[in-house]
Amino acid sequence: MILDLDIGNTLSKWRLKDRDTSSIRARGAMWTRDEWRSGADIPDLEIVDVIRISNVARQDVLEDTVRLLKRRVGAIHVAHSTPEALGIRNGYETPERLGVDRWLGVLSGYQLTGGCCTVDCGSAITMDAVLPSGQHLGGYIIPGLRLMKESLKLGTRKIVIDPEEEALHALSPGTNTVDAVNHGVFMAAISAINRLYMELCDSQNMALPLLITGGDAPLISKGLRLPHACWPDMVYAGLEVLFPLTPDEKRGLLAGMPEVMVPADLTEMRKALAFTQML
Ligand SMILES: Nc1ncnc2c1ncn2[C@@H]1O[C@H](COP(=O)(O)OP(=O)(O)O)[C@@H](O)[C@H]1O
Ligand SMILES: CC(C)(COP(=O)(O)O)[C@@H](O)C(=O)NCCC(=O)O
Ligand SMILES: [K+]
Repeated sequence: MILDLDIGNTLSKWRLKDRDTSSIRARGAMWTRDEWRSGADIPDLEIVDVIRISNVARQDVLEDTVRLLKRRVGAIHVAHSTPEALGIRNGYETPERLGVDRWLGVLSGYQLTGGCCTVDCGSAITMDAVLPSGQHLGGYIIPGLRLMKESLKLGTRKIVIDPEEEALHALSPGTNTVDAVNHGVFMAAISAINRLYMELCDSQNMALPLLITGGDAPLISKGLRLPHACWPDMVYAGLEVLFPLTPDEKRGLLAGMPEVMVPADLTEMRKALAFTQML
């Protein structure tokens, strides 16, 4: 069995993948600040023979995790951002500094689409672009929904993330503090993604497919009017392309690959952008 780990700043996600059939056997998550050994929601390591890791949390979290797992598991592959991989050139001045979750999203997104814009809605919301030539352009980082709310320090930090069914109404003016904050933050995130994406497509003179992932992706997806595809396993898929282990992975079949959608029309996007820029 393969254990894949995606250690984000908020949550450490794990999944168990069958090495022969490529089926996902189990999934879970725990708070990144918690110790790996505590709590009930950890995978059964007895059945794990290889581990692949994406980590953007503190280095000591990774070291602790690897030390603990090494005693039990033979092979551990830790992903790193590099200047080049699989025909993609990292656009960062110092490529190693690009968050590895972003790099993995770019690798899997490119494999799926041959050039795209990737958005990861987690603790931070990140956007990256990779062109059909394989050139990664770099991207943008803004605070995620939860961080934006917490930064207001209005005693709203206990407010739960909007339940999904409310997302469609989440752009109306709030008539109480909770709604004003939730709707404002939601609007800020959606507007930023819209604008950055359209600016990117405009400047590159091409409509890139838009892929989104991360804990808040289902919510953001409901507010985004642009054609896009959600890919919950996009970071895991980056681990699959970087360290292919199963027969399917070796053939380029990645877990949970969405259908590639047709991006918005570039002319229409330019009209929308011109309107935004006038204001
Ligand atoms: N049940 C949940 N528990 C924690 N965070 C959640 C939950 N549902 C949605 N979220 C949102 O998802 C974010 C974490 O998403 P994730 O992509 O795992 O982040 P990261 O990779 O930064 O740890 C939180 O900041 C929060 O806004
Ligand atoms: C931007 C991030 C904090 C996002 O992390 P996440 O929200 O997924 O926990 C992470 O990708 C990171 O630490 N990046 C390093 C800095 C950079 O990418 O420029
Ligand atoms: K993120």
